[in-house]
Amino acid sequence: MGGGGRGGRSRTQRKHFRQNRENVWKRSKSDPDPSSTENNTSWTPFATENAAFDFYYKEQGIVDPQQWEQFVAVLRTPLPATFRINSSSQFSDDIRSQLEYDFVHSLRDEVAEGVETEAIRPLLWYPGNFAWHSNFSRMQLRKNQTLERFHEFLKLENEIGNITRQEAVSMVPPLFLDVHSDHFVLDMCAAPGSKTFQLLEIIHQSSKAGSLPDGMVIANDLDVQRCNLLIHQTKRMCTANLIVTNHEAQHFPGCRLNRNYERIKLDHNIGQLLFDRVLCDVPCSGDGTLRKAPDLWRKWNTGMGHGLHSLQVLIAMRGDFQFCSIMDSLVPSVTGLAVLFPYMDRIHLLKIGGRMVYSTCSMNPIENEAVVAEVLRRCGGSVKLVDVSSELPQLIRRPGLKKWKVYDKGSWLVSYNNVPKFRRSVILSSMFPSGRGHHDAVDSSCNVNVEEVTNGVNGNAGDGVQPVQNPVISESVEEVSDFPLEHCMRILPHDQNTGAFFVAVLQKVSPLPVFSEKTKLKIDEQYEEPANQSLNDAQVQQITSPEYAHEENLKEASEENLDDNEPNTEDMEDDPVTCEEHSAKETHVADNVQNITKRVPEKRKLQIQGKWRGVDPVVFFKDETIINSIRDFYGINERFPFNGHLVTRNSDTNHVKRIYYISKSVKDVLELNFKVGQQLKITSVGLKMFERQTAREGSSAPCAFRISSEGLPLVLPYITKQILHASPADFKHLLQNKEVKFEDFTDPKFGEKAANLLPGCCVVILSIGNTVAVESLQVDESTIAIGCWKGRARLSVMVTAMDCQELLERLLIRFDNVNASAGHVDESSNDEKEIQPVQAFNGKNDDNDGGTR
Ligand SMILES: C[S@@+](CC[C@H](N)C(=O)[O-])C[C@H]1O[C@@H](n2cnc3c(N)ncnc32)[C@H](O)[C@@H]1O
Repeated sequence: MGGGGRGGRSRTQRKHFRQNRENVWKRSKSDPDPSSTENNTSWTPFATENAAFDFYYKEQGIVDPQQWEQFVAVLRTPLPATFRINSSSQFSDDIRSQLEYDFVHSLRDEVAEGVETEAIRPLLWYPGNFAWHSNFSRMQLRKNQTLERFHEFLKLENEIGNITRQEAVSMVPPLFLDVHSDHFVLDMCAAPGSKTFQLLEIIHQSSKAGSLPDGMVIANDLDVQRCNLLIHQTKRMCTANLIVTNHEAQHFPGCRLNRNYERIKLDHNIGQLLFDRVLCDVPCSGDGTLRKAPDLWRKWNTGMGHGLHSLQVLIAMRGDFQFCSIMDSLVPSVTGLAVLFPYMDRIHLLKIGGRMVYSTCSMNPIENEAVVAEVLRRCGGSVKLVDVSSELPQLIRRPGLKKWKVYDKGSWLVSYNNVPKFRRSVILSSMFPSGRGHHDAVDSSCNVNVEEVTNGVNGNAGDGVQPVQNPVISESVEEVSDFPLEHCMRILPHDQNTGAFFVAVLQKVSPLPVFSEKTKLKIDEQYEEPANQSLNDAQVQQITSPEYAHEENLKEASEENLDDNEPNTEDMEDDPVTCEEHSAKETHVADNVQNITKRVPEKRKLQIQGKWRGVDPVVFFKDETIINSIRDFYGINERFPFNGHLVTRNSDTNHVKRIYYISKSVKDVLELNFKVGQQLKITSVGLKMFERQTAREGSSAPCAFRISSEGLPLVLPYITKQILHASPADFKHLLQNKEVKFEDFTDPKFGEKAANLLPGCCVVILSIGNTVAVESLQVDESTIAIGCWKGRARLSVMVTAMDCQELLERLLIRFDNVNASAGHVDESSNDEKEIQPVQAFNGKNDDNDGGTR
């Protein structure tokens, strides 16, 4: 659901929240056995009544009256759990099909033995059938003993990054973004990151193992704790093409090079952050998630939607386009951007031709169609609503509404003209289908009747305030939007047994019209940011801050963010990626940053020196001595570029513990970010590639850095030294025992070769076949490799226990297959053969250092 996330809750509140949530779904005696696969929807929960909800949505006409009963019946039953199997090319076909086999059969065999009904089936509309729909709710999966093994299987695969549990409808927005592997994508409200994960999968889908796609994703979220959740989630993807930022989306920095800035030829001519695709999965009232968050039934009221509307407009406007001061427009940038775009085009975040998807998990037209209509209105034809009815034809969706009403203080309002003056700070003209303000609304003398409306619901007006004493004047003619809002998509629970979602696809088709400052102010005058975005307070929101979002991008590196967005470092300390080496923090800035300082305008200096408080600096790692020692030790081929691709989070290069690898696209963005005074507040970037390691035995290794499990798949095709090829028996031996003495390996030659390696990190590749490992074995997509540590007397695995377990399970079947076709080894290969891209085993979480400390 949307809103402020968990950040504001105390521990007691959270406990209460959890208990409450579990009670709501507690089974009554008359409920059928939840392990029954026959009909999931027959498990009826209680406490799912909210008459105000029924009253509101019936009147809004979101479903035909004859379908109402079916709609609410489904909405009041628990949501079946749905899953996605990672579809990025990091998973070879045989691993994927085995996963699918395990996934489907562990559930079918365990639960549905002899039952005809399918316990799990593919979601037919999801490309490649990578998504699955189960017949069990999340709670059932967690609590039902019959499902225990399957649940364990899911937890393990989820932790590894192979399978993600995600609501079916939540998977929809990224699919309509039409992302290509070379796209720059911005996910504006990204935490906890399920859609970011999908976007990364798409970006990585067609890239060959050992290479990186040209595109990248910036995943942003306002809530720093949720950002950490996102970092944890996306870590499972092992990507070098992701930057995680922590900004208010409506103020997301444009990173535009100052027009006076010395023109520097950047690759790709990046002179400003521009995106091919923007996902605006905005905070919302979340009533589309009622099936999985039943506590919302108690809380729901119409004020929730009202309180979020203006924030949603501001976020969508930032993603899609942004007005700039006319003065700024008159002076074109001298950067590459000016070459790409005409002067007057001031779109900041979306390229011409770029797509933006706006989505919510709410059914409320005030948060959906009204927001989209306002965006279109502001764009004056430069942005169009895309008809995507031919895309994903198997996904059942309904057209967006063209007309709706606004409910406030016990009255239905059909036009802004009816809004009493004292409510005009809360009920905005853009909430109505025409979007007309009180200046340009139709003459209120025509078609007006006086109507007092009460919803008759437990004396509650449904918007969190008491019904007004005085009748409200309402026009009788409902407004109808001029925009083709039928192109928006409404996904409703009873159509395909899902949650509810709203999705609109927008495309920028031409440069935006230039607005004068006066016009802009007139348009924006009622758009003020809610000071408090908490859902609980939505109905009593205070609007205190002046409209400033549209000016924000003109400001220099947003000093205000230094105060507003100070992260909670306590939370960040849990995550080594975000809080590396806090002790050494910001004692001095790295060379590259200092160089930049000399070149940027004076007023950016404060920002650069202080940077973002509580966030480790991002520093390009250029220490030649260390880089050369790593290259030499592992024999890393020159074809694998290091220059400009290595970063650390510590400006003191003598104390660097982790070195991250970044794609070229991320490198370009970081370079731009330095040039504009580090406007981006980066909480996480890059793929952990090398980590400082000292041997437990006290002996020092020639190279101080080991290869991390996350980074191994990428660099493996380029490594020429410190490699061992193990027979399945020895590979299994290693995984099972974690540490094996050289003389204890089944194959004595293998033990000998291991003993002859230089002390330190090495890579062990599983040889296909059960014969003695052949050093020159040709590696291919299905090759599996793990990082190990060569000590004085033994080899130690540097993969977590969980990863070992997962790999062992996966390999059991493979070992069986290998036994069946014994001797199937390509012995024709020779030592000179160039190493081919490899599917290395991806131990994503290698905080466990195996046998080393
Ligand atoms: C609907 S959730 C996003 C879910 C996410 N896209 C996913 O698929 O996992 C909305 C998110 O917006 C964040 N948020 C709220 N206000 C924001 C703002 N002004 N700027 C950026 N993010 C915001 C919340 O912290 C929350 O994580």
